[in-house]
Amino acid sequence: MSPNPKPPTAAELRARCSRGGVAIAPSLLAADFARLEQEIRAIEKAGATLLHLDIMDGHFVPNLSFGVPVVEAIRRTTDLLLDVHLMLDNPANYVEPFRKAGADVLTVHAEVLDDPRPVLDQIRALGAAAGLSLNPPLAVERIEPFLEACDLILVMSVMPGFGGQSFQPVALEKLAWLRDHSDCHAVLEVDGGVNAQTIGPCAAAGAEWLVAGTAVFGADDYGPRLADLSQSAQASVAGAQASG
Ligand SMILES: O=C(CO)[C@@H](O)[C@H](O)COP(=O)(O)O
Repeated sequence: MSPNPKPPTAAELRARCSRGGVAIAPSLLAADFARLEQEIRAIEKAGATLLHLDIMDGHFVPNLSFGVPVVEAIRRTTDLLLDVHLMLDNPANYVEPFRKAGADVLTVHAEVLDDPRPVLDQIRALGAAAGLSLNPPLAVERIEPFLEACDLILVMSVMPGFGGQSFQPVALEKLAWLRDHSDCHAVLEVDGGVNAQTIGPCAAAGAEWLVAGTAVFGADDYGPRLADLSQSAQASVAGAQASG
């Protein structure tokens, strides 16, 4: 990897990963960690275009997941876009190691940054796309001053830390607000409780990348599950566009 490649724009992220306006982002947290390489091969074969990787510090969220060496090993295993979600109190300390490990998108949390612009700029300077995330309790207006510094915005529809939680509909209002905001050109992503029932409303509200852990890795066959989720999301986008 060259030291400072140009970071991908939101349009380039869409061109690389979205199909029919959407992409399913399988969350590796729900994979079988004892069979990680086989799980990644299976998800590639199923047609995924990206992988969502949750990095937890046990402080910002009450759980631990995996760190830089595991991301580096995943990078050696796949060419899929690596969408790395930093659930960390001090993301500025970690963006460089995760970028060096192969992250393509690095997302930090608005809750831990009074002004996220320096770290978003740092991510872009490292050649990755810059993402900003907000948890369900944070008002979306809080990130309004930073919209133009973001290549991706990750709207959490659960409190982060664990897979398998129920979708919180407050995410839908935030997605629609972001979709309709003239300063927002970022890819809109939603994460938590996304499944066959909730994916349609998310896509209709503007979510383009839909993170799904349990709904993907809980399936017997990932190919049909990814296709079904993607089809539901695309149908909702088409329906929302047709109704104006
Ligand atoms: O960030 C997180 C959890 O903190 C998510 O990425 C989950 O991994 C999604 O899991 P499901 O809700 O789809 O099971």
